[in-house]
Amino acid sequence: MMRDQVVLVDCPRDAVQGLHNFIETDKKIKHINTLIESELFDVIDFGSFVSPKAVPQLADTKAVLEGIRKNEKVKLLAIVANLRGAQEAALEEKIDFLGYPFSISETFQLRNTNMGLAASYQQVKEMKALADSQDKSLVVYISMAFGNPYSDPWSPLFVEEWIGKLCDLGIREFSLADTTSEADANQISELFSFVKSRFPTLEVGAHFHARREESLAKIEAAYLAGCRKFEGALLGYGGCPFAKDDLVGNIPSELLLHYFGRGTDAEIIGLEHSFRQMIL
Ligand SMILES: CC(C)(COP(=O)([O-])OP(=O)([O-])OC[C@H]1O[C@@H](n2cnc3c(N)ncnc32)[C@H](O)[C@@H]1OP(=O)([O-])[O-])[C@@H](O)C(=O)NCCC(=O)NCCSC(=O)C[C@@](C)(O)CC(=O)[O-]
Repeated sequence: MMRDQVVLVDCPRDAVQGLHNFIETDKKIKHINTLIESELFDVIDFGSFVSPKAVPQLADTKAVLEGIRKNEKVKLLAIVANLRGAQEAALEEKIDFLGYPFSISETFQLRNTNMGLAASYQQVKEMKALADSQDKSLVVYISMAFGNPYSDPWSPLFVEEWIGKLCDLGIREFSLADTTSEADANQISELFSFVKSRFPTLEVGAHFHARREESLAKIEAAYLAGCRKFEGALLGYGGCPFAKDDLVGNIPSELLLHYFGRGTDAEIIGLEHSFRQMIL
């Protein structure tokens, strides 16, 4: 597998956002700089500009950013959950992408951003204009894209409807997020094939929460259905603390690296070690 065939994203932001012990800013900076220097990932989802009361672990995102040494090969993405966060992130020169979680489950959108779908949609419109004005890309995560644990309405047609509406706002980069690990590999294959057939020109990435033993089958299902952008977190940490109590972590990034043939075993073990050192 050639490494330039896919875009790989590591998400230390997702990995640590729910950890209760505050990780010192310097440790976060050290690990993120190690990730960047390795050049094994194309994008690092490094932090979020959200309420420090909602996510105390990431209250230091701006300070972390100051310590990050970027290079030309690796881009930075920050999660934003309201217009204020988008305004702050958009002004940061080092940030390339703003990522907005747009859940197609009303319950989760309220839990995560304190806004319903209709208000969030209006907000995306403003965020897109803001991102464009600062030369940033806005990636919209379709959270709960594979179903939800709240019995909110879900179907592939519902996914299609919302992607279509977001396209009308000029959004071209999406990530289908299985926020609470609802899908098996077959359902992943079906939804990616369906979305790719309806929107062949869009970039549609995969942000899966999955148990380690199921991860390779899910990566392969999405890849064979045409997905060329994958997100994960080292050692499979992470999950959105506003989704539910028994969270399932991200696809382990080391499995993505192995699957797509990036990095030597020693390099990958080195990144795992760096992550462990950060969270100790
Ligand atoms: C969006 C809000 C703020 C709305 O929350 P709200 O309560 O409606 O906001 P508010 O405007 O009423 O403000 C409440 C307080 O937050 C402060 N505040 C308000 N905005 C900001 C900001 N931008 N930066 C810093 N502070 C902010 C504001 O100043 C105020 O502080 P107080 O006056 O009480 O001291 C809140 O719900 C929030 O922060 N949510 C966090 C969402 C989040 O980070 N979720 C995890 C990341 S998304 C994810 O993990 C999913 C993903 C991407 O991985 C894909 C997937 O798996 O689905």
